[in-house]
Amino acid sequence: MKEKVAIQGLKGSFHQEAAEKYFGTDIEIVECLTFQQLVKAVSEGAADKGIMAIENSVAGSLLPNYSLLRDSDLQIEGEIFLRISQHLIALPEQSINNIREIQSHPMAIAQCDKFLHSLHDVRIVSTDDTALSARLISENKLKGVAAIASEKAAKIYGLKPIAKSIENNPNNYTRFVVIGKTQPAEISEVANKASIAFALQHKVGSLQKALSAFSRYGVNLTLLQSLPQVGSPWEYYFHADLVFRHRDDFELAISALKQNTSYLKTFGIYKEANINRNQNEN
Ligand SMILES: O=C(O)C(=O)C[C@]1(C(=O)O)C=C[C@@H](O)C=C1
Repeated sequence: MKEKVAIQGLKGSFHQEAAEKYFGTDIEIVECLTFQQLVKAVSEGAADKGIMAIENSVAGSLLPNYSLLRDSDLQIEGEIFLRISQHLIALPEQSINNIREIQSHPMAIAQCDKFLHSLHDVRIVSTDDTALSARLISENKLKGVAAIASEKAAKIYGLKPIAKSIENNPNNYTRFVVIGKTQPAEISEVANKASIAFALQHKVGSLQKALSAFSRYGVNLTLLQSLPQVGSPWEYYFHADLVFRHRDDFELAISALKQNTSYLKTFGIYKEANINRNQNEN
């Protein structure tokens, strides 16, 4: 039986591309319109695994996804980077001069805001997904409307690119995490990266002490993201990604960190992906 992989969005979305790059094309895609539905699909067994965008090199982090992971029992078992090339796509007879409305996922809109600011009299509309925007234009034959989406979405939904590679910077990458209910044993043998969240007491130097636990054991911090603790104004969760050489170094750093934290959760220990060569190709 094919592995069921939940994605946020429809076929033709960047999540589908990431899922196929990580698992190969012989999978069953479970389309979820929201990230909440994606977490539910994996938690309740409607899908075996999920692929979730977590940060983008131009537009920044998808902040609500950190909280979704923190509140779930799911494990991160891998990651994948995808080069994101955004195109403005519309019905075949349209040109940029006809366009009065542009629809897309908010992260895609943020990645292209320089291009969008250069346009006049165009309404920008946020939708759930790049591919959904393309499908709606195609199904409803919407003239004067374009979507920001991939070349693949243009092909699937019979649309034409009217402006190509409109992202602010060509170094536009999205990092996706691979989530599941349990951590596969074979992954922990090759693991050199972990995603954690911690909270600290409001004391002078507590963040500095926490960070020094990492440097003491040669653990490299590749991400530090603070998020509000809802219900405790001005208190924060710190989400961190850590890269280590030996599992023992990570364990020692975590033991040292624990001495100062009021909350600590490990989301998963997995193999770091290379931005050009992804995990399964290593
Ligand atoms: O709308 C899509 O195609 C998605 O897969 C979503 C998403 C995101 O959530 O960041 C994924 C990658 C791109 O950075 C833009 C949008």
